[in-house]
Amino acid sequence: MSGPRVLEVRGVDFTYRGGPAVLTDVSFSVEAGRNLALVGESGSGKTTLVRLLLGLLRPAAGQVLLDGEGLPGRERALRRAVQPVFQDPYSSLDPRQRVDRIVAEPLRSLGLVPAGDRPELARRVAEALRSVGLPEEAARRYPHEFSGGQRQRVAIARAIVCGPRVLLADEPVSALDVATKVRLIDLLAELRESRGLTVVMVSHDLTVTASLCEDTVVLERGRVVERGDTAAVLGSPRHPYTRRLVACVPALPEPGGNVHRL
Ligand SMILES: Nc1ncnc2c1ncn2[C@@H]1O[C@H](COP(=O)(O)OP(=O)(O)OP(=O)(O)O)[C@@H](O)[C@H]1O
Repeated sequence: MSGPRVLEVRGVDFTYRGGPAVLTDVSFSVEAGRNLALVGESGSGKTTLVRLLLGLLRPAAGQVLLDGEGLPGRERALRRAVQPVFQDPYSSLDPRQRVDRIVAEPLRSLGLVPAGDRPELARRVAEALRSVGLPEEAARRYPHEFSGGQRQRVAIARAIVCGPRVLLADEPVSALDVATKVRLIDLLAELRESRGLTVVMVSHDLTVTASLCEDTVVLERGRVVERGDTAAVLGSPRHPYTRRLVACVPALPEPGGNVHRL
C-alpha cells in the first residue's frame, strides 16, 4: 500500500564549495506509509542528501519537494513534517539540559505550545516519552544518566513530539550494540503503526534497512544506481554495485520480517 508523495528529490546535483560533484542527477520519492532506505558505501553522499531533505543545504540544480512544492520559503512546514534523528546519541543531546526541555524543544521553537503553558508542554513530553518506551520520570533526568539506546529513544521522542509525518534517521542505530539496535528498529516499526510515521533511514547496513524499509535507493558516488521495492532491489540486484553491497551481508531479512532471526 502506498500513499501520496511526501518528499521528492528531482534531478538534484550538489557540490560543496569548490569541491567535486557530491550528488549528480539524484531522483526518488518518499511515499507516505512506505519506509525508504538510502544505502551506499561511505562517501556515497547519503548524509549530504539528508541535509538537502532537511533544507539545510540547497541543491545546485534540481529540486527537493515537500507535498509536491519546492522547499524555499517553506522551512516551517518542512520542520513540522520532517524531523531528524542523528547517528550519535552522545553528541546529539545537549548534556546541560534536562530531558523534558530537550524533548519539548520542537514544540517551543515551532510555537506549537506557548512557552508559558507548562502543563501542556509536560503532557506532550510525557506522551512522547511513553511512545518511545521511556518512563515519565525520564523527563526529570539528564542525558548522561541514560544508556546509548535510551538516549536514542530520547532523540526519537524529541523528533516525534510535534507530530511529524516523516522521521529522517541518519545511521540511527550504528553506534549501538546488536540487541539495542534490534529493539530500536522494532520501535521505529511500531511508530509507523501507532503514529503513521514514515521512516527514511540512511544506513550502510542492509540488514537494518531491509527489515524496516519497503523501498530502497542505492547510491554510488553520488548517483542513484538502483531504486525500488526493497525485496526486488536486494533480492535480485541488477547493478554490480548493489550486488557487491548485498554480497557483504550474510543473510537478508524480508521487509516487514524479523531482524531477530539474523
Ligand atoms: N561539509 C563538507 N564539505 C566538503 N565536503 C564534504 C562535506 N561533507 C561531506 N563532504 C564530502 O561529500 C562526499 C559525500 O559525503 P557524505 O557524508 O554525504 O557521504 P555518506 O554516504 O553519508 O558517507 P558516510 O557513510 O561515511 O557518512 C564525501 O566525499 C565527503 O568528503
